[in-house]
Amino acid sequence: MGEVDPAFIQDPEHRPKPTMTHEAQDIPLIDLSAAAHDINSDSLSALVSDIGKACKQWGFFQVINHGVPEERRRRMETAAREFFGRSAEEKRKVKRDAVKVLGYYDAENTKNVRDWKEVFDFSVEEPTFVPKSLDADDEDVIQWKNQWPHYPPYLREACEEYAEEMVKLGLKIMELIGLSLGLAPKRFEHFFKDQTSFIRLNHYPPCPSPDLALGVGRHKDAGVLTILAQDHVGGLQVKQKSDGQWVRVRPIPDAYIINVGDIIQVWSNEAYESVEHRVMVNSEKERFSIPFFMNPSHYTMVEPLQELTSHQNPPKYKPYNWGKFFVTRKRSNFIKLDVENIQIHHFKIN
Ligand SMILES: O=C(O)CCC(=O)C(=O)O
Ligand SMILES: [Fe+2]
Repeated sequence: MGEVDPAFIQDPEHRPKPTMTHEAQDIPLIDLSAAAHDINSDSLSALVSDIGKACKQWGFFQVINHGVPEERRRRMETAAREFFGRSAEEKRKVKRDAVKVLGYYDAENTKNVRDWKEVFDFSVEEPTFVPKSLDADDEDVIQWKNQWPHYPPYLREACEEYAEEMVKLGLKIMELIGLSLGLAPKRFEHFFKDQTSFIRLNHYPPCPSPDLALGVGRHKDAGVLTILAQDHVGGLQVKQKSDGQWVRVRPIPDAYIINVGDIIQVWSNEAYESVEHRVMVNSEKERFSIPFFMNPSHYTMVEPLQELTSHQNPPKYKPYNWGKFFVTRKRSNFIKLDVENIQIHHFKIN
């Protein structure tokens, strides 16, 4: 990537403002150690209450003492650096396309503006089952398969071991979120049988015009939950719910950044909301990050949970099929569209 192509340039109102720092406010930092021990302890109820508050006020928080072995994270991060350091020709050998949707890609759009990044996607379930077509009446299913590069040779194993850790942590956090909503601890678990979760390795190269382009344009995550490992460079910004200001997420070594996705917004009938975020780039430093997008099975009908709705609080969304939604999103990330991408508000009951 050399000079900035017009395809990368954000509309003026969406450009990052380098002078705006806003580092005073931080997203909450939560210690997960209590979740590793006694399930009925006082420390657990304090933890559940902190998680509930963070979900409500921010939709974003960081966690420490999360139980992910440091060695597995290091190996994953090193593999990602090595992979992106290979030649363009080598990386293109695992390039994704409209049929093989997993693998390497360097031309993703967010809201029809190109992101300053390259990515490598792999799914957690091998294979992952998704609907064959966008047609609501078509029940045919296809399989997505991972494309593993030859170099570095240990990348596949590093990815698979890392994915195991992400699934474990994801289920643990969903249990805590469930408890914070007054639900049974395992209430969410069945949604993740045949999950469509995937992990993305992100590389944001230095950008000559960080004032015009973004690593990822403003967006909300469509799935259930995102667990993000970011390096020491920083660049992630969250749109603060209280005043709409963009707030930087401070890099904390070995912490994970957790954010509520659109599906939790629907399941919780808007008790918790998914929050807009974006990634700034940097003219000197490259940056790496690794989000785990925790998604349910394709056959999940997403709708407000019965326990969280009532006469006084009727469902705010019509049920929608996650597989069809997901496949529609994936497709639109490839093609520049004239229309808005599929969004949960299309299912909103007014
Ligand atoms: O790289 C980051 O910090 C966040 C990336 C992100 O928001 C995404 O890929 O959805
Ligand atoms: Fe995101």
